[in-house]
Amino acid sequence: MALAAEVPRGDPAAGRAAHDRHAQLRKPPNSLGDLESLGVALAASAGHSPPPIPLSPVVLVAAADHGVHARGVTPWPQTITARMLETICAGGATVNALARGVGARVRVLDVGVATPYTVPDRAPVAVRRAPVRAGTRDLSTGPALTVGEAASAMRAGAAETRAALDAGADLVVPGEMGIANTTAAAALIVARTGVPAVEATGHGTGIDEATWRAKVALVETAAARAPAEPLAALAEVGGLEHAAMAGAVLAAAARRVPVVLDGVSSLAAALVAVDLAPASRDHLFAGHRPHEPGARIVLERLGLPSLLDLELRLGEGTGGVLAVPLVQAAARVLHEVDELGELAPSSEP
Ligand SMILES: O=C(O)c1ccc[n+]([C@@H]2O[C@H](COP(=O)([O-])O)[C@@H](O)[C@H]2O)c1
Ligand SMILES: Cc1cc2nc[nH]c2cc1C
Repeated sequence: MALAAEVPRGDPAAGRAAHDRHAQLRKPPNSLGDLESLGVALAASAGHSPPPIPLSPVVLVAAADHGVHARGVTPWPQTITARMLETICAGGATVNALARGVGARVRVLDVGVATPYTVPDRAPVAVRRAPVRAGTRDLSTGPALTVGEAASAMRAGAAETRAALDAGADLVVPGEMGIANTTAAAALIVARTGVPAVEATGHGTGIDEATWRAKVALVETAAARAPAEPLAALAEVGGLEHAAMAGAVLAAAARRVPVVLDGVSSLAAALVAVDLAPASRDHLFAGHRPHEPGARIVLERLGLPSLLDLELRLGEGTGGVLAVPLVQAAARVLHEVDELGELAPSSEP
């Protein structure tokens, strides 16, 4: 896939330069702990030290529905996807509140919402309508998508991301809205990592134990069908929003723009992106450590340290948005802190 070929590796020399610079700043060595590692990773991603301070973050919320909803894997009606899309466009969802707090723009991309919705022309947040189909097919009975459909949704996510970057965005948070998508995310994670479904399947928005056991069995069976090729696996058990977020990851990584991940669905999408383009790993940052068990498996697999640990399980991009100030801080330190100069400790006691 052409998108994947465009992703450059991070530059270890830029990372080393940031590492060395931290040692020269007016503070004890390593005193900023994980923030220093974050600054090093940002420099490697950018290919430059100090890395740019990302002052124009964007959260791209990909929305879509899931045929597996018919299996009772979530307590919420499918129409909630459309209602929440309307809420996000009206500015009243959690992601809007958190985005306002950090000065992030919100963009909404419909890649397959099954229920009609209305967004007024003058809504605070516009929706870009690029539906591939009205939700996936039921992944428990056969392929959720054709490979062509998955590729279309991925291209739509990439195109929307490029549009955001062309408009000045310099950090991307892939977010999503899709009732039942924790089932697809778990199936994708099981398919790509080989972990048992019982370890990767969570309770999503809140299900009882009997429903959870049925969800685990369904995830196990579906993931076993998934082919080895990443896009084909995504088509077999994933969702349209997962494909769109994978496209967003690749499009941002291709321009060395940091991607701050959110919950289990964005992490499942990132796993596919890294399988398609291993270099994209060098531009990924985990905003937080989500509550969902599958998310934690992906963090481990990708070797991504999480910036926050708040037991979040909302999605929409919220956990990525919350971490934006930390990313800005890590870059800012490398730009603005004075050098040690005459404060350098002497080698004599
Ligand atoms: O981000 C997460 O880790 C997360 C965990 C649980 C639920 N969600 C959100 O809730 C919806 C999916 O939950 P469910 O139970 O319907 O599969 C979807 O809209 C996600 O944005 C998100
Ligand atoms: C109300 C609601 C809001 C959400 N935001 C992301 N997923 C969601 C799921 C529900 C049910």
